[in-house]
Amino acid sequence: MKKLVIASRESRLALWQAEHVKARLEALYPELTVEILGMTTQGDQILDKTLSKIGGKGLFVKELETALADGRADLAVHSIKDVPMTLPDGFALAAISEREDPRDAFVSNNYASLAELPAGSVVGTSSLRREAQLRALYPQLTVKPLRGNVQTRLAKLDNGDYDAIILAAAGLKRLELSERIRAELDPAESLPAAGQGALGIEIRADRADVAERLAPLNHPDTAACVAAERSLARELGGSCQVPLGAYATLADRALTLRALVAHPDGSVVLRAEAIAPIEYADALGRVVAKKLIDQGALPLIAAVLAEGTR
Ligand SMILES: NCc1[nH]cc(CCC(=O)O)c1CC(=O)O
Repeated sequence: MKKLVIASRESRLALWQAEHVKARLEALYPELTVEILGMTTQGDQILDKTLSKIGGKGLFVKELETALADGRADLAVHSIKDVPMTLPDGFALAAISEREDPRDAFVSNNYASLAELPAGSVVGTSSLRREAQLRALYPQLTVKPLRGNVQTRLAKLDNGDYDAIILAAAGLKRLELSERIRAELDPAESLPAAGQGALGIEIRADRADVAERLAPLNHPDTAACVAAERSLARELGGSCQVPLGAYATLADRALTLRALVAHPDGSVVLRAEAIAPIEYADALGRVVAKKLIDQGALPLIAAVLAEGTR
């Protein structure tokens, strides 16, 4: 092997992430040439609808998988948050990188925190997960859809279309936009999405040669947390058309997984958590999913999906 080609979306954040992986591979393997193949995905082109209405996560991933399938690229770098819980046959995750800040961030030009926003303030997010948690805690605020890449969203805030917006802290930090963060939302206030802040490196399942090169990029502690979060989300149908939060932390080789399923209007928020040894990440996800199911998560999810298609 002389060269590795990385498939990436072309947003600044995606390219930062691909460059980050490229730099790490070049440091590990000075003899290899590493190139980035930038691609536009369906998810990048459809900007006028909320993601949940157009079918969600897979839209950012499919074109990159096609490049892996036909050999134009050897690996694809994704925000693992955007990767469907079950990969299509023939693909595999070769590495999960060390997690950046997993929290959601409050961004505003006029206010320092959610609590400071006067009643009726307009908060931008198109994430049903963020919307549900906002509405549950701050029913006096108005949630307005907000799409586009990180720069586009910040520009819409700066235009005055919103009083504040919620974004992943990880994206802002990677793009050196940390100064835009006015407050980090505690996970108790806004439980992050499964995988938020971590990168997933996808390959064709038959590329053992590439898997071997990528093994040092896997961060086992992050991979265990993300495995628990994704196991839970998979168990509940893995849809981003339903508000779903899943966040695992690790202390003394024990994983704590906290999760929630909610109605987008914030009227119902089901929560569950459990602790297990790090070796049992997948089982932990199933256990916490079961606790949510015992509280009625499945009929709630069915009702939210039915309302979404109306
Ligand atoms: N849904 C888009 C997306 N995918 C990954 C990130 C941020 C970085 C990450 O979570 O790794 C974002 C932006 C956001 O949610 O604000």
